[in-house]
Amino acid sequence: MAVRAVASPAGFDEMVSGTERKYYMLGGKGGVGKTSCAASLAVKFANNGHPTLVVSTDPAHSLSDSFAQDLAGGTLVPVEGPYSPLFALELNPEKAKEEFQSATQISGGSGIKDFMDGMGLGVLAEQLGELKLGELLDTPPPGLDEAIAISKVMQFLESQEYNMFTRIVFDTAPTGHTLRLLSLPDFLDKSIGKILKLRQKIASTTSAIKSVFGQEGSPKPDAADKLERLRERMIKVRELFRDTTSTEFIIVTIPTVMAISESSRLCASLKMEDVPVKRLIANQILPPSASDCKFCAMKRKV
Ligand SMILES: Nc1ncnc2c1ncn2[C@@H]1O[C@H](COP(=O)(O)OP(=O)(O)OP(=O)(O)O)[C@@H](O)[C@H]1O
Repeated sequence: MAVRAVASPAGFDEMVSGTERKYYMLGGKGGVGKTSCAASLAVKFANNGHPTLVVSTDPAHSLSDSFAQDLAGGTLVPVEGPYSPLFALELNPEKAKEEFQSATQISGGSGIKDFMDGMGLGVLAEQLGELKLGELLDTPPPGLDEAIAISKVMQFLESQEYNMFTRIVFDTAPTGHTLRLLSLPDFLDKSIGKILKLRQKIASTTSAIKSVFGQEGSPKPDAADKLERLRERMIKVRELFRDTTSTEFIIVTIPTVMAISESSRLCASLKMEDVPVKRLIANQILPPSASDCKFCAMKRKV
């Protein structure tokens, strides 16, 4: 579907005012039109003078379909048409997950556990077990892939090449995952914090042992650094979601009883998590028509 300009939604003037960077996260039930609305909103921002970036982590590549352009590849692609620069980015959440798995495996996986067992460091091995690292590595918690993807975008934006964007629109995962993403930084912060502490303990113990036996090698800070960076990035994602000055979460819904009930629950949960939410997009409302067919009349009544 190609994106066409639509009439200004309520409050749009406020959304375009100011040149400071603003993030808009669009979320809601699956299939209500999050990607279509994210694409439309991004076009509107660009047509109102804002260099804009629209990001999707949807593996179905709906953003490519919306713009009728191939956006796969994980890099920023210029979208042709709008008045100001508009770039789109489709991230592959699977890749983000793999990155996390490789970072944690090097640092806390079974290699270290076997090594510790071999050294007779049973207590530390037990602590590793308590962290349920195996589970975390094999099946990362839902929302992790998206959180990593969002943090990747923030990294992109730190570079001089991409710091021109004043509006960033995110097409987030369907409701359940969005909420899990919100509690995720706390969860990860805790578990990565524990992994790093444990790693430090292991490093100091093994270096003491090695120095006794005269075989202290050079330390390998790469994996720990990688984890520490990941933790910092997750904290930034958490802060971004709660930053009332630069971020707004917009709920996308459709006019059906089920969708509205789910949107109310989403709104309540977001407010409980201190995520700024004040706008709602009601998508797929049938416009009035002179030649009203029975189906449309029924739908409109609903
Ligand atoms: N206002 C609209 N008018 C016509 N078609 C629409 C409208 N909004 C969405 N659609 C169509 O509905 C389908 C689902 O839309 P979209 O992919 O944007 O939803 P989504 O909420 O992002 O889905 P998912 O949860 O699967 O990511 C698409 O085929 C899209 O073209």
